Amino acid sequence: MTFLEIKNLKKVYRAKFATKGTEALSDVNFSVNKGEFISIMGESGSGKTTLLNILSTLDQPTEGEVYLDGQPLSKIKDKEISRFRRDTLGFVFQDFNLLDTFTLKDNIFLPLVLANTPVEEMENRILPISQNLGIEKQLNNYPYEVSGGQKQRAAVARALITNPKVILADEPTGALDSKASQTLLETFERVNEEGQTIVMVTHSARAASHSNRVLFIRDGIVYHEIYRGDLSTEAFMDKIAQSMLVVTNRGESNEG
Ligand SMILES: Nc1ncnc2c1ncn2[C@@H]1O[C@H](COP(=O)(O)OP(=O)(O)OP(=O)(O)O)[C@@H](O)[C@H]1O
Repeated sequence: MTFLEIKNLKKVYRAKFATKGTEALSDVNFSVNKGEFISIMGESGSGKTTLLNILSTLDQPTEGEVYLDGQPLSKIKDKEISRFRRDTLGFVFQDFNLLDTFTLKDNIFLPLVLANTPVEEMENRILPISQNLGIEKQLNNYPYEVSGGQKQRAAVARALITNPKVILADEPTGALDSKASQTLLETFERVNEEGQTIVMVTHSARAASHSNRVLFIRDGIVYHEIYRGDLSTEAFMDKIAQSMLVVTNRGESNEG
């Protein structure tokens, strides 16, 4: 079932009074089914962050539309947008974005506090999530008192606690060592198996190998996609690496 639909998305960044802009996205089209875990890959400057910002309603496309559960995002009224973001989307960023003056618990509670959720409900929700992520013993610590991996898992807990329709992750393993990355990706796999839809931007073939499908963007379009199917993460990683190689070689021959 199509859950997220991206149609003819175009984004041109234009400075005030400039006649010519930068076309970050030309014509992006793809859809995501409920419960899918997809990765978006592409070289630096290929438009991944631009796409993610549009999916997160932080930016608007120049042309085209994004539909979430059939609802066109452009039709959401300005005064409803913060609420929509808070209730529907879960964000996980590379630099965690935790507040240093709050404990992990209070950081995780933040979106629920903003939504005026009763304390008892907040306590009920945090328990299974923090146990699932293995951070229940760190909840009363401050971010500077825990490891990078634990910080990132707290950031994932904060994204999950609102039961979002979709998790949007921008280079979530970018600041982690390989062991913490592996734990985070296994966490994503597990919450995905429990039904969570995830869209992740990454440079890493290893990170992408944990998803069900990888989309490659270049020159502002999705020009290639591969499915994991029954492949192991190792085998899928090889397939992704091969696709990246083909892409790079094609780039060189085009330019040469
Ligand atoms: N606010 C902006 N104003 C003008 N141009 C921009 C702006 N943001 C991005 N761009 C340009 O749009 C293109 C796509 O940028 P984007 O940040 O989406 O790429 P990316 O794939 O996320 O790159 P990276 O992997 O390096 O983060 C680039 O050419 C970039 O220079």
